[in-house]
Amino acid sequence: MGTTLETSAAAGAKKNTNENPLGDKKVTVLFVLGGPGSGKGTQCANIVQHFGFTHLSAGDLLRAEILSGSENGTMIQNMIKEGKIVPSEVTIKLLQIAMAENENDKFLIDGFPRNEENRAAFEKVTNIEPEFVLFFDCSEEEMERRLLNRNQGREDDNIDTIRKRFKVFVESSLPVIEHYESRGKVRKIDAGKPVGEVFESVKGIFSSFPAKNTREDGLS
Ligand SMILES: Nc1ncnc2c1ncn2[C@@H]1O[C@H](COP(=O)(O)OP(=O)(O)OP(=O)(O)O)[C@@H](O)[C@H]1O
Ligand SMILES: O=c1ccn([C@@H]2O[C@H](COP(=O)(O)O)[C@@H](O)[C@H]2O)c(=O)[nH]1
Repeated sequence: MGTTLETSAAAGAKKNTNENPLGDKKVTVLFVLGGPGSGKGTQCANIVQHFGFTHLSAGDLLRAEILSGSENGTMIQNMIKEGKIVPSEVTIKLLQIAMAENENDKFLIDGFPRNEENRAAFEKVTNIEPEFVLFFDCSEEEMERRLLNRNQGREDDNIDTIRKRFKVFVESSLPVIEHYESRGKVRKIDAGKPVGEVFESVKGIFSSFPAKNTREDGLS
């Protein structure tokens, strides 16, 4: 089954058709949103270890697409340098393929949807509604401090791009959170606290999901 999906996904991406790479696969999706540097990736890693989700960072998928030499690579790189939002069809196709190629059926989609157009396009193309939306709420002051100390060599972790990313978050991404808030789907977390304390709040929200055996991974 993995091979069939992979082949169909790769072919769909190449032809850029409207084919749905997920086919009949049923998935549980949670969106993980919050400002740049609010700690989404850090907490997703904990959730993966603890609750068995697969983490799909939209930003990581786009960065991998740049490195793959894809025809969209230069466009994506320029958008990221400016903190702008990559066209929905590009990001959605990458997310669909990643979900189709993975055997898991529970996904944390981190950093997407970034604007209302992303959100509406994802729902229309995939017919997937998130179970809920984790919102990591953090002050700009703290996020800026974290990003400037991140040291991962990211081209967008410089003060000019960081300020642009904050503006895009407020103007384009907060309306997505408001959309889901009005539907009772937002689980807001105070992300300004230390990592361990933030994860304690996350665990409370995941209480309805079965925990993996955590004795080996050191998490309790
Ligand atoms: N609660 C926390 N307290 C202090 N530092 C943190 C906390 N959470 C994450 N960090 C650190 O802040 C930086 C940004 O965290 P992370 O990459 O998880 O954020 P993000 O929301 O995924 O960012 P982006 O949207 O830019 O990818 C990292 O260096 C991480 O180690
Ligand atoms: O859905 C998405 C996700 C990301 N981008 C672009 O990538 C950068 C970095 O994203 P991170 O989530 O911080 O890794 C972001 O500023 C956008 O330029 C996107 O366009 N669409």
